[in-house]
Amino acid sequence: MSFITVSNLWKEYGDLVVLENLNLSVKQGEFCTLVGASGCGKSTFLKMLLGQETPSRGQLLLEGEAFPGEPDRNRGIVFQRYSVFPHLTVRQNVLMSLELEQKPWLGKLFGSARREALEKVDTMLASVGLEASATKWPHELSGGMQQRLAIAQSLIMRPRVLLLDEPFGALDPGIRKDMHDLLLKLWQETGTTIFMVTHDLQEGFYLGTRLLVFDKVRNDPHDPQAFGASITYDLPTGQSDRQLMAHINDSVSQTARHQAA
Ligand SMILES: Nc1ncnc2c1ncn2[C@@H]1O[C@H](COP(=O)(O)OP(=O)(O)OP(=O)(O)O)[C@@H](O)[C@H]1O
Repeated sequence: MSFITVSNLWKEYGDLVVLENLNLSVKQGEFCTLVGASGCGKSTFLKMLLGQETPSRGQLLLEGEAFPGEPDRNRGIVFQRYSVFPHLTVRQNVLMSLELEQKPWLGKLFGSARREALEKVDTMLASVGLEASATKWPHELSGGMQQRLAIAQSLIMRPRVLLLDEPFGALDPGIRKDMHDLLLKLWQETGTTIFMVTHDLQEGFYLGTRLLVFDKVRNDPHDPQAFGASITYDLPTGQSDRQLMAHINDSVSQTARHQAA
């Protein structure tokens, strides 16, 4: 059965058509990577999955039911930067997620509930390789460590859907490779369904189970806002067809040039 169903989905901001007629069926536990030119609506699509934006038309279903209209614990998100609290230590950052979930008004856990929560936090920190940095402040961490912390913060909530918006975009290539290994390990351990935006086509082809290309098939040079992007390719990952990759690259670059014009 389809876990997430997207049917005839459109998103418009006034006269600007961002996404048009998206159709997609995703099974539980799939790992979709999203690529496409800047401004093609990839982040907007993630925001709709998160419940931060509503579709202009069409349907977005989770197990056959309309997606909850506001972010909830079913869905976690990690951005490229700045998603951790600078005034909390590594451990407190992850604990905070659990405290806000369990005590939304007070924001604090006490006694045995706190001890149990801290045990979960320490297991999570070990899982992302941050156990030795538990008492550090975010500014004392490298970019890769900060992203591991952001991932830990999201995963501690056991979200059914994890949304990643260019999570490794600001990292050096060597660190990115380590992050790929870590993400694949966490995905296999948790079985969560992942949608990850990347600007790196190679990364999109390497990670996960499925590559979705967001691109514009129509472009009116006199009215660049008139047409939105749709999903032009939906491919299993692990492809090594160089010609196909070059074609996708050309098409996305051409759209990027139109967007910039
Ligand atoms: N709240 C908003 N109001 C108006 N326009 C918006 C809003 N949010 C996004 N847009 C516009 O929607 C379009 C798609 O933006 P989005 O950030 O989803 O693209 P993207 O593919 O994720 O780009 P990038 O790869 O650069 O992050 C852009 O033209 C953007 O300016």
